[in-house]
Amino acid sequence: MTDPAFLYRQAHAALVDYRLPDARATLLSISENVIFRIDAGDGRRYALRLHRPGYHSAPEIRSELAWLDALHAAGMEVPLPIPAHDGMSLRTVRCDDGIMRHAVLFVWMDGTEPTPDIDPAAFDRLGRITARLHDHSRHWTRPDGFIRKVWTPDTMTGPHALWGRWDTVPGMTEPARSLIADCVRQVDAQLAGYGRQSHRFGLIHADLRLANLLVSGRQTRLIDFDDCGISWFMQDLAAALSFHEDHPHVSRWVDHWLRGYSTTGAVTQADLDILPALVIQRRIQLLAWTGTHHDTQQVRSLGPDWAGRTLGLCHAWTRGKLLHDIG
Ligand SMILES: Nc1ncnc2c1ncn2[C@@H]1O[C@H](COP(=O)(O)OP(=O)(O)OP(=O)(O)O)[C@@H](O)[C@H]1O
Ligand SMILES: N[C@@H](CCO)C(=O)O
Repeated sequence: MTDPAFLYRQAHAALVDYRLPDARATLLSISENVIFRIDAGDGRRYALRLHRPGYHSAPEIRSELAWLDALHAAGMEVPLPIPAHDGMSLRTVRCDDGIMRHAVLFVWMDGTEPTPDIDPAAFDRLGRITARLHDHSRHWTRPDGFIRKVWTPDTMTGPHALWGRWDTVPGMTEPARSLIADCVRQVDAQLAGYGRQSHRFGLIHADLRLANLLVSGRQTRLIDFDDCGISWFMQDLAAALSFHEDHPHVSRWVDHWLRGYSTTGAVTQADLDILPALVIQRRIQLLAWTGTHHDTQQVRSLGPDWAGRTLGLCHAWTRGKLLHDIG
């Protein structure tokens, strides 16, 4: 699956219908999906995304692309899908292992990922762009047949968790299972109280971290809508803290994000109150994800104590000590 020669063959198969002159593919990233940079002979540059098999259906990917088209038309800097000569942006190729794989070609966007180590105020930028995205989402009429994953306790940490089950993560002990189960129950109850009214719950990016921004001069570009779906708008703030929920600067990051968001968006006290529940839920979802991705470099880079620190966060949350000083 990760053999480069195999992936290059798939990339070239996906490019056939674009008739790009002398296209050269360069493998950039193997993560959830496989991303290639494509340099065409006429000097144009693209990003080709080969989807992991078995995660999104074709209608789900078409729905993501419809939102990207609409965001681009509204002036936001997001990856624009390129239609092939038949007018369709989604390609499906049969690979030489017999598996069908979806692929999409996007316009290339220049820029670098901001990191909080260089500038904690990067979260201000992230909050600002998230508010614009949410504003679009709230006013956009989704096309017929629009379908994306719905991110709720059921699909994040519950019986239908789409990224794996937290209770089967290697090394899980009985006390840890009991603590996390207690958190999951309480989060579910809090979110039921918060509710799913349309001003709180709608189409979001769902993985809006600094790693998914490309900054170039004054431009902030947003990438990786692969997990965009239906959830609480505040989930985009919880996801912004992904993997670093216990970083010593996390409250500052949140304050910066809120300051940026508030330039055009509105955050109520109820939104602030629900944030710790969303953050702990995201962390538990990520814990499950580390279980299904334990052999990846991304998970190894988290370090040996990351899972244990998740329990520290769960303890802090149950005592009302997680992000108690924000807002
Ligand atoms: N349209 C684009 N223009 C420029 N670079 C891009 C574009 N799309 C993706 N990239 C580059 O490829 C990298 C991986 O892309 P992306 O995050 O979409 O992949 P992914 O497999 O969904 O990864 P993740 O594990 O973060 O979900 C990005 O960090 C970025 O450097
Ligand atoms: N799907 C996510 C998991 C954590 O955000 C990723 O690609 O990194």
